[in-house]
Amino acid sequence: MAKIAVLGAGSWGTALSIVLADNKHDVRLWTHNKDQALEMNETHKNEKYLDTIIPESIIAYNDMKEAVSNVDAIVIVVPTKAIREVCQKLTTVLMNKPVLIHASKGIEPNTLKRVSEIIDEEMPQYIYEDVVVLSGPSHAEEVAQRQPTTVTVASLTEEHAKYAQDLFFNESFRVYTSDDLIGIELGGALKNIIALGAGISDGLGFGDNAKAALITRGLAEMTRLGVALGAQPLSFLGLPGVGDLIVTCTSVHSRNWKAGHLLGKGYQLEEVLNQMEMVVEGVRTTKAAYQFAQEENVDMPITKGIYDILFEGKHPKEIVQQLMNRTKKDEMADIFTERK
Ligand SMILES: NC(=O)C1=CN([C@@H]2O[C@H](COP(=O)(O)OP(=O)(O)OC[C@H]3O[C@@H](n4cnc5c(N)ncnc54)[C@H](O)[C@@H]3O)[C@@H](O)[C@H]2O)C=CC1
Ligand SMILES: O=C(CO)COP(=O)(O)O
Repeated sequence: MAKIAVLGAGSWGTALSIVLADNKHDVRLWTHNKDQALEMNETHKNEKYLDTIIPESIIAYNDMKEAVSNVDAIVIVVPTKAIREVCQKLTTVLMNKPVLIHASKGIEPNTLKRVSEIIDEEMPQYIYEDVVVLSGPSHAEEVAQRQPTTVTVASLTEEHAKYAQDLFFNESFRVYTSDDLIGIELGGALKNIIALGAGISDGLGFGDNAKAALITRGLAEMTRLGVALGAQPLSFLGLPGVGDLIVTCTSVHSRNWKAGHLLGKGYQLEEVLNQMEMVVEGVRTTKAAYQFAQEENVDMPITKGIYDILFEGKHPKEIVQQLMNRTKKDEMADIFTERK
């Protein structure tokens, strides 16, 4: 069995630790919050983030050096905006050469980097083996209850994708492999924008027709941008694309959907983010995707509309009108190649 450190004890880090502990691995769950580590070790709960008992074999750590000592693999599961800081800390304490697996879903605004690119930038490559991404339709709340869940792991080397598949795979957590690191990272990040849109649509009082339209046309523009950035188009039809779009656009668990719902009800972005106790990745990723689309000259009307609501103070109803009144077109015209 492997020795694994999970960095980030929010809802997803805790749920993934449970999967690994169920598979009898030696799991060290690191948090930057000392009180939270004490609470988890004393009560075997992480109440702020997950309403589940944590297996006693999972040990929480506040000291990163201790947590990562002699581990075979490290799973990084902090919000995208914390990835740089965590990698910098990790670089100063890492003594062996583990495989890095990340499960964060975002793109960094301004630099427009995916998480694996940020890791590459912050950590010298000789101190870790490889980077694998884990992504797919997987709400932590359901994973922690061992409900059937499927995800995809991708890496540039098949060997390390298979290694991650073996670590996580069990009877309620089915893991597929892929060689499309770019597509799997982008799918998981970009769907959060559309989930915000689905929440806005529900908040405005629109029904299933509008949501189905957002999911389908959202998928088209996610794919368009992904292909422009080197992803394989078929990846967007897989679990980290369509699968994750369905789960986040239709589930009460989704923080992106919840934030969108409040925006649709008329709350301002700042008020919404103050109410949310957990990360809403779609906000920063909307900014990044909008910047990417401008740079790459890719048509992303839904993303632009959501950007305008979030950052330009536009009213959601105005954006709906704009989207519905775009120029008439063939549905499949330039599905992967459309440029403005
Ligand atoms: N919650 C879910 O169901 C899923 C979440 N994800 C992704 O996983 C990533 C993490 O999300 P969650 O665990 O849900 O977030 P969360 O909001 O539940 O928890 C985030 C955790 O990161 C910690 N953190 C924040 N800044 C930090 C820093 N600078 N250094 C160290 N720790 C820091 C927080 O204290 C907290 O424990 C996100 O990218 C999210 O999109 C992916 C799949 C499912
Ligand atoms: O990515 C997720 C499920 O696959 C979680 O989505 P939210 O961050 O919107 O809760």
